[in-house]
This record gives sequence, C-alpha cells and structure tokens, in this order.
Amino acid sequence: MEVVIVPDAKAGGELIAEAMAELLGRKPDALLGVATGSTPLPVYQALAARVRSGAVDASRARIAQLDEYVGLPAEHPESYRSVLRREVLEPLGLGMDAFMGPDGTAEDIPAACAAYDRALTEAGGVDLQLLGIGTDGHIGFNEPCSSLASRTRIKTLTEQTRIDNARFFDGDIGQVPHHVITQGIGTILEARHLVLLATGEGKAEAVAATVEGPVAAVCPASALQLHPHATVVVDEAAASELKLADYFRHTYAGKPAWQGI
Ligand SMILES: N[C@@H]1[C@@H](O)[C@H](O)[C@@H](COP(=O)(O)O)O[C@@H]1O
Repeated sequence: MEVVIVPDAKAGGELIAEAMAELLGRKPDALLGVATGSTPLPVYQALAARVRSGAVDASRARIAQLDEYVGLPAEHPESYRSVLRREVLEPLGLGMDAFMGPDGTAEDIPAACAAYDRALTEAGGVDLQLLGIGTDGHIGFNEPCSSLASRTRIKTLTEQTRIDNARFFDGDIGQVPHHVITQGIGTILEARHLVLLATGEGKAEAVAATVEGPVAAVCPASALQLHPHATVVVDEAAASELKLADYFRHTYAGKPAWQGI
C-alpha cells in the first residue's frame, strides 16, 4: 500500500485526477469506479477541468457506481445515481449510457445485486476505483464487520453513518434510508487500482486503522492492505494519527515522477 500525504484536499484531487487522466490516455474506455460523499468532489472538479481544457479526452470513459440507497427513486436528488450524474457524468460531458450502477428500487434486491456484480465482470472489471472512507472505516457502505470477501449486497447503515449523511437530507436523519446496496469488499478488491482519498481530522483515526492497523473486518478499509495496487491519499489532518507519516513522506518524495501513483 502506498500512502501519499498531500498539503490539502485540492492537491489530493489534482493528484488523483492526474492518475485518471493518465489511465484514460492509455485506455480511453477505462471503467472508472466512483464514490459519493464530499471528499471525492475535488477529484471530479480537477478531472472535469482537464476535460474542458482539452488535456483529457473522457468521451469514451465509463463510470461505475459503488453504492446506492435502497428505496430512493433514481430521480431523488440524493440518490447516488443522481449525485453521480450531477457531480461526475455531466461535468465530464458523459450521458447515462456511460453509467452502470445497482438499482436501489428493484423489487428483488438480491437479484439486482447479483446482476450488478455480473455486469461489472462483463464490462471487463473496474480499472480504477476511487474510495472515500467513513468515520468508522467503512468503504462504499460496507459497515464495520462486513465480510472481507463480501459481494454486492444489501446492508443496514449504522446510526453513525446515518447521522453523518443527514447533512445531505436537510439535516434530518429521519429522511436517511436505513438500507443500502453496496459493492462488497471482495467486489471492490477486484478493481485493478484502488485509490482511497481521506481529508480532515475527522478521518484521522479511521485512516490510521486502515493503514497501520491489522487487516480486520471491524475496519473494512483495512482490506486495502490485501490489494496489490492500493494508494491512500491523505491531507495533513487525515494523516495526523499515522505513526509512519515521516516514512511515507520520505518514500513518496524519493519516487520518480513518471511512476505516478
Ligand atoms: N457511501 C459513502 C461512502 O462511499 C463515503 O466514502 C462516505 C464518506 O463521505 P464523505 O467523503 O462525505 O466524508 O460517505 C458515504 O457513506
């Protein structure tokens, strides 16, 4: 696992957008796995800016969703499908034909989950999966004690995650769904490159457990330690609990620029 400590969220966004740009340069129809939440927004903004300036051609990019609320109609402004249309697809100039995601309103949720796992495989697999992290160490919506081998399935949100996400629902926890569909940890680990971005002090403990703790289902993000190409990008605040911060700084500073992340 590589840990890159950047000065701030904007720098993190630029670094990851550059990795996506490089990927699209060598594989124009790359399948980009994207996450919701506030953390990844600087990545999407930086990538969209490169597309607008002509530095990147994203016209053949494909976008795969990580997780979704169960029961919110697709057109609800806070369904993750709507969020990704607004924050990722439209800014990149992509239509919904470039998008794949699980159906949170399906009558048969287990069948919809299995269909999504199959669709990801049939699409050739995710090339680069961008992840955020919950304050409890969740990735996607894989809450603590999720199986590290899990596939896409329905999960129940913890109270803490519903409190954290209430800000997207007028601060009203009553509006935050209890159930979600999420790519499983086993599904996520099949992506070719995992890039986790964490910013702010609120994520420092979860980041330390992810990077320096044991691989344990109680911290789902620690499963990244099992992946051959995982990059954790953190700002100074999110890095503040890392015991090996100086080592990570030193290693990254000595890395040849052509290697990217
Ligand atoms: N399902 C999403 C996660 O994918 C995201 O990583 C997390 C953190 O969000 P934020 O980046 O806003 O802190 O929120 C939600 O729970």
